[in-house]
Amino acid sequence: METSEIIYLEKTINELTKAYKKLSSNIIDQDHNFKELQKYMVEYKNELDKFQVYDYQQTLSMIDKHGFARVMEREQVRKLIESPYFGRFDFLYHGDHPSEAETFYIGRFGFADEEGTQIIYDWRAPICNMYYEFEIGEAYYIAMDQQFDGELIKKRQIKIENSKLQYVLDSSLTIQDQVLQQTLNQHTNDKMRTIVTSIQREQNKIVRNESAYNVIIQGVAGSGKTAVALHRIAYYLYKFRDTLRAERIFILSPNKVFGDYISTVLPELGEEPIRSFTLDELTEKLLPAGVTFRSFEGETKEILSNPNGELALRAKMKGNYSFVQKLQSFLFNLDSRLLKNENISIAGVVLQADYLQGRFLQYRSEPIVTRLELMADDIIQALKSKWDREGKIPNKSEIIKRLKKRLLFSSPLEIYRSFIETQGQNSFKFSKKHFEFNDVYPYLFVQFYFKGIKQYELVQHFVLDEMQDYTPIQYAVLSKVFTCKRTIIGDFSQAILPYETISKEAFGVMFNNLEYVELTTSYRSSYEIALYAKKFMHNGEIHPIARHGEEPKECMYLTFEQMLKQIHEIAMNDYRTTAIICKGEKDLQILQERLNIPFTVLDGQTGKFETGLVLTTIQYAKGLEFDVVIVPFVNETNYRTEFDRGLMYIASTRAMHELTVLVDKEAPSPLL
Ligand SMILES: Nc1ncnc2c1ncn2[C@@H]1O[C@H](COP(=O)(O)OP(=O)(O)OP(=O)(O)O)[C@@H](O)[C@H]1O
Repeated sequence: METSEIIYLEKTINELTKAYKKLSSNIIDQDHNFKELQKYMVEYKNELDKFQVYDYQQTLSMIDKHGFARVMEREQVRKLIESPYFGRFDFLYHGDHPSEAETFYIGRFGFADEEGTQIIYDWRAPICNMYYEFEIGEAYYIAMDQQFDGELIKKRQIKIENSKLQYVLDSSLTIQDQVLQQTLNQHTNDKMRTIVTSIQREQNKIVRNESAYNVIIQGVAGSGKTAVALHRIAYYLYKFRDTLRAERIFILSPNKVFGDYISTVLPELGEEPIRSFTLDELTEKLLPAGVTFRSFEGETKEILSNPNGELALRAKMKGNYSFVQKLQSFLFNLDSRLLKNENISIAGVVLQADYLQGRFLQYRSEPIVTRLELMADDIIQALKSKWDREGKIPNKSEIIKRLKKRLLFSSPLEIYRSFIETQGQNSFKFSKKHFEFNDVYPYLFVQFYFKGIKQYELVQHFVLDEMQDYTPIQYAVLSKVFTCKRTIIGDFSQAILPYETISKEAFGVMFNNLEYVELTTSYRSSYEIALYAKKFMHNGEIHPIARHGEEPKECMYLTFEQMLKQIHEIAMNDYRTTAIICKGEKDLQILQERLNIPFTVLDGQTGKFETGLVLTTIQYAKGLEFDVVIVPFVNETNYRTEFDRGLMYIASTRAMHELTVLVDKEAPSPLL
């Protein structure tokens, strides 16, 4: 190993250790000051006036805040002592002499010594873009709106563990190769890991993209979409640290356990954790108080168990973009008849129907309730100009009340009902106080039209995972609720609903300033598993990474007992995580009763991602990954249709290292 690297590491660790000690003594001092002041306040409680108490309290809170920041800083330094950096590159600025090439070490966080010399550069620093973006040769970076050209003359991957240099690899190519292979070969953890050391070029482009208002990432299973979205957040928090706050980022995730699974990535990157919400949690906040709804999760479960049932049909007709168009045009047409075409006489002055209609349409971009308010202002003005008698002009709220009485429908619910009835009697099932999920978002769209909707104005960035499970009408509402920048990720091949939902085309129509990116390399599964899964993919490309492992197995069984035995055998392995992924609830319950080894069930109630043996269904395994995956009950009933093919794709791509499909010998799935 090069001595220069050993020396640099020693120097770095020295500086870091110094900084660690300094921070520690600073923290102790702060703590001491805090306690002293607190003691003083208690002792002299009776002698301090309220202004002094206030002053001291402010000081205490400042010490506390300061102390907290120091603790966070020390934690970063501690992590850096373990592994200060993972790469190095040497850059020669154009015009400089070759001996003047500058060396940069890149790490999870930046670090400068006491003199202010930057010893480690944060991976998100502008200059570090070159590490991910360029190979040896011509390169440039942009900082403070200025482009700096030059040549990358060295690029190294460095592994440091427990402050010890493990290896140094010169890479002439991209960051592919051994390091990535090694990372991917590892067994799963109970939480998602950061990928800073091996972010690939196409991923890096998305992480650092600042131009698009809406970024849509379509990526094959295991292409790192979720990882990329989280690193993008970390990048934004770094780049826009003066204005962007972690608590103002909103992640909409498919289920609770997924939220837990991704929860450590940002803290690992030195950022505050970001709580994610499920669609059900968000929906509860959007609907008026007292209105309940069947959960998205519950409804999806039922639709999956009966894809041709009535519920599925009701949901299906509201799933595609043409439904949004129908509702939009219904509301557009309603505009010209919602306010009855009648004159109104207020305080003896007759307001002509034409005039009222004109005002009503003039404010078309506003919700109905706001329109009436604006009209009331206009009417008061008009009345004032015509007022020639003694007496009082009615006040605004009285006028609004009069106008409201002239509305054909008096609530969003009435409007929605009249619309949905035009779609056929079997198209809906709701009461005043309770909705099926498939009616919730169309209703909220009407609510927006009628009186507006709760907007998350403080949210600065909106992230949505598993985009293919959302329908255009849901996007139409969500885009009104979250008007900030958005990162939307998913895979059209991993649809969990058996009908058309959002499509690339619909995104194009519904969102302006949109950048659509595709990721086709799969990093999660071994080459053999990814290739096997490819046959279940509807369309599109999947490029497996060349990390080899065992061929997936299709094991036949004749009886349930035989299948159970196979499961037991496979589950006894040395990996950290094994998942038995059933198609639906029914199969899960059968196994739950009959499995004879310790396992945990992962479903809608699960809030924590557990290692060990997990029994789950495709619906809940989405987005997650396991070392070993077993897909049981692969028979002609379960896996038959084109939709089932997609489910097989989801299930098999959850596997990183081993995949076994248990096939009913007498009635095998025709999809195999
Ligand atoms: N550049 C990379 N370096 C190392 N590991 C990576 C890289 N990109 C992705 N991975 C790993 O690949 C796995 C899949 O990533 P992730 O879950 O983000 O993919 P996804 O596209 O969201 O998958 P899915 O759609 O199947 O849920 C993770 O273990 C992630 O850490």
